Formats: sequence, structure tokens, C-alpha cells
Amino acid sequence: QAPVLNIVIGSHVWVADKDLTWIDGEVFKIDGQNAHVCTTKGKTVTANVSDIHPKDTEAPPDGVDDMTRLSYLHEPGVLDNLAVRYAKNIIYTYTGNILIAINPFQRLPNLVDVQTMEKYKGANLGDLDPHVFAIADVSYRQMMNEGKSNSILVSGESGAGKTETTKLLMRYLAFLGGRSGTGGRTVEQQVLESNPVLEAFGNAKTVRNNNSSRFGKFVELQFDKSGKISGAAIRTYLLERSRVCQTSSPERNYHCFYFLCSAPSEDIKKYKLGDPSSFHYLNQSSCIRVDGINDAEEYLATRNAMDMVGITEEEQEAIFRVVAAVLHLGNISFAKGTEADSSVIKDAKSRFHLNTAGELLMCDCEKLENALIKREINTPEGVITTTVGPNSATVSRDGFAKQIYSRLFDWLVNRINASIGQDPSSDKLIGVLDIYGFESFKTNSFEQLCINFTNEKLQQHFNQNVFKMEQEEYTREQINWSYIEFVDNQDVLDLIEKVRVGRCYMH
Ligand SMILES: Nc1ncnc2c1ncn2[C@@H]1O[C@H](COP(=O)(O)OP(=O)(O)OP(=O)(O)O)[C@@H](O)[C@H]1O
Repeated sequence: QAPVLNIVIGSHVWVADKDLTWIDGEVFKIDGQNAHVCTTKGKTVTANVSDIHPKDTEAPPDGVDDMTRLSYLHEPGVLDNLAVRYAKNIIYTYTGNILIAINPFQRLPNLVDVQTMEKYKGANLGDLDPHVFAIADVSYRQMMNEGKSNSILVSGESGAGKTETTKLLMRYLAFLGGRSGTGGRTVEQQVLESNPVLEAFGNAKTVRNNNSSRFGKFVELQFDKSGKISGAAIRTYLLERSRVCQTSSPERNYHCFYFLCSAPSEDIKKYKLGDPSSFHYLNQSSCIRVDGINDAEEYLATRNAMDMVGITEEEQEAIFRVVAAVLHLGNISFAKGTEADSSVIKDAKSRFHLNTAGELLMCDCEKLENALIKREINTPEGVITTTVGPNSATVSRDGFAKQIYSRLFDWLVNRINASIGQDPSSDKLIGVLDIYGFESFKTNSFEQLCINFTNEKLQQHFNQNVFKMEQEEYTREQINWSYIEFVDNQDVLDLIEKVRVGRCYMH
């Protein structure tokens, strides 16, 4: 616990600042509860003594590589330490055995090359500079020495660098447990090569990140007795389905739609595609192209990555037929029918898209039309078919598009897993969890509730392991220690987990 310090005239302190978050300065006057601070930027600020924090004037100029070594472990101290290091391109810092990684937004020289991997192999945590490889190394060594499976959790807000960090972890684990010289593609190669496929179908440009993963991912690497990777499984969670039908500027839909619209002309002809701006599911946002993403090249790269993970040419054709069908579905509009609460396909253009979607999905176009403009209701007396108005037909269309897209995504993940192969005899594994961070928008949907609840569960797991269990051990062993205050979020979990769900019947 940080010692409670007396703030006196001459104290060096941190005070809140609306632009810089925290600014440092020196107290020159105190009246009652108010401290007057002259900041290093030359401003004079007055703040309540309880809102200002002491600054360590003897902190090393390069910061400390483990936050537990800070004299004052408060927010401005932590942020300043990270900022000082970041300014010197040092992006990794420990807090005990947790690694904090800051997104460098550039490839830093020698940070992740093979020589660096060699350096971290077998080194004790803390002997070398903080690094994501050190974390992977510890989990691997522990697994080998104690026979215990391990999981590495990568969390942070959107754009923080989780996916890139996950890829580095996988690369390092592949380096430690890879099989050199085996014929064909190894498990670890296939896992790494599955990334571009998953990213094409599950990533999109968002406000915060041009390549934002819109799904959670748990990669499980299975190891044999000698510590070599013998199998792997990728599990994905909660693909953001709403994005398939709804996007707003400056975001985009899933990458694969734009990639396919930039495919070579024979594919464009085959799938009856055109410019992305001619499709409703893409043109709700004015953002069609993204700096740094060449959709035509990415289409070919995705096809290539699919070859690598063993997805056959025929399967690839079927995958892109579904992608194109989703775009055509989105262009079907409905008009009011002659009877009340009924609808018809609006015009010839919509009919063309309906027929094309039907052809691509290899289904009967009339049945597809009926599925959109009619509704079947199961009653005790049997099935009743009614017509629906244009608004309901549009909802059905979007629901159908979302459903087939998310099923396509799940199918892809299963297909990749089948191709990589599992090792049923493996009893040791390392899992890497790359999960959505906490999200809070102006309007929050059920998806955000699930994401935030998951984050609360993970926080509780962290609290359990870092605070509760440690402190219980100190008490058990009668070690003299001072209690560390932490915010226990158990109440939040109880609120959701223990709530009695009432049933609601619709009549
Ligand atoms: N270690 C790194 N080195 C270089 N660039 C990086 C690194 N980490 C992240 N970046 C850059 O930042 C971008 C965003 O990172 P990333 O996609 O990993 O974020 P994320 O936390 O997974 O975001 P989201 O939750 O939106 O998926 C990357 O596309 C890359 O340009």
C-alpha cells in the first residue's frame, strides 16, 4: 500500500489535467484542503489535497521495468512510468508476473526476431528485459517441469494490440515446440497460417482499428511428452453478427466482402458482383476502401492461406458463393402487397438479386422468396402460414443473412480444426485467449452485455488468483503483511448470475 504522505509546500506532486490526464508540479501554497500547484507546463492549478498524488523525484530516467518497484503505485506513477519507457520504444513492462504491452504502431527493429527468441529460451522471468516471449517461455517451462497446462490471457481495449501479441505468443511457442524437418505442413505452421483466413472473415475496419477482430478466440496448443506440438484447436466466441447487415461510417463490414468484390474478373462474373458501393450491406457506410489494405491482393492472399490450411478449391468456391449470396440477399427490397400485412419483391432489380442469391445458395428461388415474405406459426392445431409486411420481410432477410454468415464462420473454424488435427493422447496444453475488451457505447446491445460480463468474470479470476488466494496464503503462513485494497466485482457477477429469470409467454 502506498504510504500516506503529507503534502506540504515544496512537495512534488501529480495533479489531474483535462488534456494530459495527469500533470506534475510543485506545491507553492496550501490553504485548508486546497493545494496550489505550479505545474511544469507553467500553469497554476488548485486541487483538493486528497486528489493529488506524490511524485517520485528520484525515479530512474528510463523508468522501472517492473511496476512493483515504483515508490508510489498510483495511477499517475504507473502511467508516467509507461510513458517514459514508450518514448524510448520500450513497449513491455512487468507488474509482478503480468506483462503490460503498449501498441507501438510500428515494427520495432530486433524486437521479435529469431535471435531475440533464442535469447529468451529458458531464461528466468525477470532476468532479461520484459517481453511477451518471456511470458510464453515461463508457461512452456512450467508445463514441461510441472506437467501442468497453462493459459495466457491477452486482454485490453480494441486496438490495444491483443491479436498481434497473440500472434507473437503463438510464434514463440511454435519456435519452442515446433517440429523441424517433418514432411508436409506442421501443426504450428497451420495454426499460424489460419490467422489470415480467420481475419478475412472475422475482422473489419472499425473506428479504433483497421483490422479489428470481431470475435473472441481461444487457441489451444497440445503438446506430446517430449514437449513438441502434437495438435491444436481453435475455438471462437461470439462473432459480431449485426455487422453483416449494418455498418456506419467510418467502419466497414467484414473484410471478405470487399476482398471478393475486388477478385479477378472471372470470379466477379461468376458471382455476379460489382462495385462494393452497389450493395446495401456495404454502402450504408461511406467507407469502402481502407488505407493500407489492398482488397484485390488480400483476396488472393486469403485464397492462398485457404490452400495452406487444406481448404480445397471446391470448398473455397462454396465459401465465396455464400459470401456473395449474403451481398445479393441484402439488395432484395420489398413493397407492400395487395392484401393487408403482405409484401412482394419490389422490382426487377430485387428479383435479380433474389434469383442470384437462390442460385448461389443452390436453393429453390420460390422457396427462398416464400421464406422471406411469409411466416409459419406452429399452433396446437397445426402449422399456419401467414404473409408479412415489407418491414418484417426485411427483418427476415437480415436475420437470414446474419445466420448463414455466422454459420459459414463456424464452419470455417471447424474445417481449419479438422485440417490441423487434434492429439487425443496429449495431456498438456497451452491456451492463448484473445478476447474482446470491455465496451461501452451510447447504446449497448446484448452483445456488449455478454462481452462485459465475460470481462467481469476474467477480472474475478484475476482477483481470486492475485489478491484473494495470495492473501489467504499469507494469513495461513502467518506472514506479517498489510492488506491490499482491491475492488471486488463479485457483486456485479452475482447480479447477473444469481438473478432469477422469469419466463415470458407471448400470446
Ligand atoms: N506489437 C506490435 N508491433 C507492431 N504493430 C502493432 C503491434 N501491436 C499492434 N500493432 C498495430 O496495431 C494494430 C491493432 O492491433 P490489434 O489488431 O492486435 O489490436 P486488438 O487489441 O486485437 O484490437 P481489436 O480488439 O479491435 O481486435 C495492428 O493492426 C498493428 O498495425
